[in-house]
Amino acid sequence: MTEWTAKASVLIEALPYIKRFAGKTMVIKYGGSAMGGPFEQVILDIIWLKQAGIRPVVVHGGGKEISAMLNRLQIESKFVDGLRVTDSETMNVVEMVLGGSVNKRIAATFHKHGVPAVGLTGVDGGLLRVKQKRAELGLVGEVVEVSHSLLDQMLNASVVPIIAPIGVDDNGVRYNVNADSAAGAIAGALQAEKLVLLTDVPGIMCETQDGKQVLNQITPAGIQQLMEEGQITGGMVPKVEACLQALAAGAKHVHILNGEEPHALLLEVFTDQGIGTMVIGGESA
Ligand SMILES: Nc1ncnc2c1ncn2[C@@H]1O[C@H](COP(=O)(O)OP(=O)(O)O)[C@@H](O)[C@H]1O
Ligand SMILES: CC(=O)N[C@@H](CCC(=O)OP(=O)(O)O)C(=O)O
Repeated sequence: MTEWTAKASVLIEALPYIKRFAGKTMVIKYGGSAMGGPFEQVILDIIWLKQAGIRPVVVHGGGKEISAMLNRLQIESKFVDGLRVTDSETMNVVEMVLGGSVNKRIAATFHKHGVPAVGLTGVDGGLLRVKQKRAELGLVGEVVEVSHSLLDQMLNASVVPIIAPIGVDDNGVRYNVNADSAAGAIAGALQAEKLVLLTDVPGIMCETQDGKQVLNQITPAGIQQLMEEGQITGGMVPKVEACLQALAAGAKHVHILNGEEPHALLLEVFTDQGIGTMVIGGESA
């Protein structure tokens, strides 16, 4: 195959996927851990999805940046089951970092490439209605409802929503929401075609006789087993929970990919190449 034919065949390979996904909604969760990788390339991949007629919704994290800022302010970071214990002082920093610098950095990169994108937190338009998750975690919210009419309007207006995972309760109190949980709830509420979690590992990994391996696919029972074996820990716990929640609520396909790998998102969506871990449940089971 000549170089030209190889290039053309990549475009041809993408054709059935472009046809299949045009008009469909995809929720892309961009984890703070992956943001150390090729940031602008990830945004360009999302722009590619949009130009192919897909309706992307971006939900972002920023846990590492929150921890760095807390560290600078000499406030200790404490996690329980992958969730940050959040007092009101910590909440101020969470809101500043997620709703401020991270959210606007993503919006500005879309703007740089001429794509309309609006950054918001889950407080805006009452998008993420939450309740306190567990008293010991302080101001950590669990999503009870996604009011997505504002998102629908943005998507219909061809605007990319960029969502920082902060929620609000009925008394107007703001809560820190794990970004995977927020993305899972949003993907479920929008009945998304795909939820893609971009992180800093190639997928769900497990220890086997042949060493550490990435699982191409995993079922809810498989997840349960790895949890019991203590093989899924830390930040991967809310991730798998979000995957299962999204599938149960009606999202069709859920994937965990390495966002530090150049163009992982494009490869997953537009090629036959299977990368990362696909969590199977719902329709895909
Ligand atoms: N079984 C597992 N497979 C892969 N990663 C795991 C697993 N168990 C725990 N992890 C940890 O989960 C981390 C990803 O979660 P996190 O750091 O919160 O990322 P993000 O910022 O993308 O949400 C990985 O870097 C890894 O250390
Ligand atoms: C409750 C809770 O843990 N909230 C997270 C929100 C950010 C997040 O989830 O960011 P990543 O996706 O980069 O991990 C936090 O404070 O770190």
